[in-house]
Amino acid sequence: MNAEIALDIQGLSKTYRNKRGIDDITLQVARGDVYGFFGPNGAGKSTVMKIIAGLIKPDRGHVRLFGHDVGDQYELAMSQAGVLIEKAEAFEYMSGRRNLELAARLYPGLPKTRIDEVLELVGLAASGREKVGHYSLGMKQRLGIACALVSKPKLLILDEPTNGLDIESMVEVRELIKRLAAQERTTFFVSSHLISEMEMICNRIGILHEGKLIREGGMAELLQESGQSLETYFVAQLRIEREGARHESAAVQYH
Ligand SMILES: Nc1ncnc2c1ncn2[C@@H]1O[C@H](COP(=O)(O)OP(=O)(O)OP(=O)(O)O)[C@@H](O)[C@H]1O
Repeated sequence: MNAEIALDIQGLSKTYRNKRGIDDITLQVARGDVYGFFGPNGAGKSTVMKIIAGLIKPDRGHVRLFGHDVGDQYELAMSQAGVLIEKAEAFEYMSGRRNLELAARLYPGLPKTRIDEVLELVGLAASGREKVGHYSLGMKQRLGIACALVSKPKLLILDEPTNGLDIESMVEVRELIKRLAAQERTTFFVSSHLISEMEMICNRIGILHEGKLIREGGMAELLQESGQSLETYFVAQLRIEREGARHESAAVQYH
């Protein structure tokens, strides 16, 4: 077991009844990485995220968090991870602080000061006593991240954390991720369908297309390879994939 590997995904596959899903995903996230899990809508990001969080089971493969298998050591595996899948849900009639206190009850050993610390970290110190119902979407999303952060996890798994947010709120969430990576040395596994966003916050990226991981690498390396923007690079990769698939199906027809 390598202690420096926060998230280890090996040969992960899941096929839904409609034949869609994910196929043989293998990737690793090292401690300190902000890893961007990029793919267009329907590529399979949420499926992978849900398997990591133990919400659905894979057909094959396994996920380890800090060396512990999510399948058979779930609590140990999750003890050092915080997860936010899609939209953050909170009790709207309670204050942000109260919501955080409820989340903190799951971790009896936490010092009382952690609530203030986390409110400060996500920029909600001044509005912690306001009802969540009065929060903007960006504030609600930051509260969701705060709840995932309250146990001081070493790894945060965020599925499309900026989805549905306006530009100002997107910037807030992005800045928060960058701040946490720098200040708390939190490792991130973040999914998004916006490549420009990945470019701004991640040091590594995995590109998912129709359930398959088609490319993985350091952001600087991919940017250098692409010569221009990641967007141009991604479109070129997709064309290569589609060409490959066309040749394969032509070969099958020929034989
Ligand atoms: N419960 C399900 N039953 C059947 N098909 C599903 C189910 N969940 C997802 N799919 C299909 O599997 C594929 C991958 O979906 P998934 O939600 O993982 O993709 P995604 O990359 O997260 O996309 P999005 O950004 O749109 O959420 C899609 O084609 C989707 O329609």
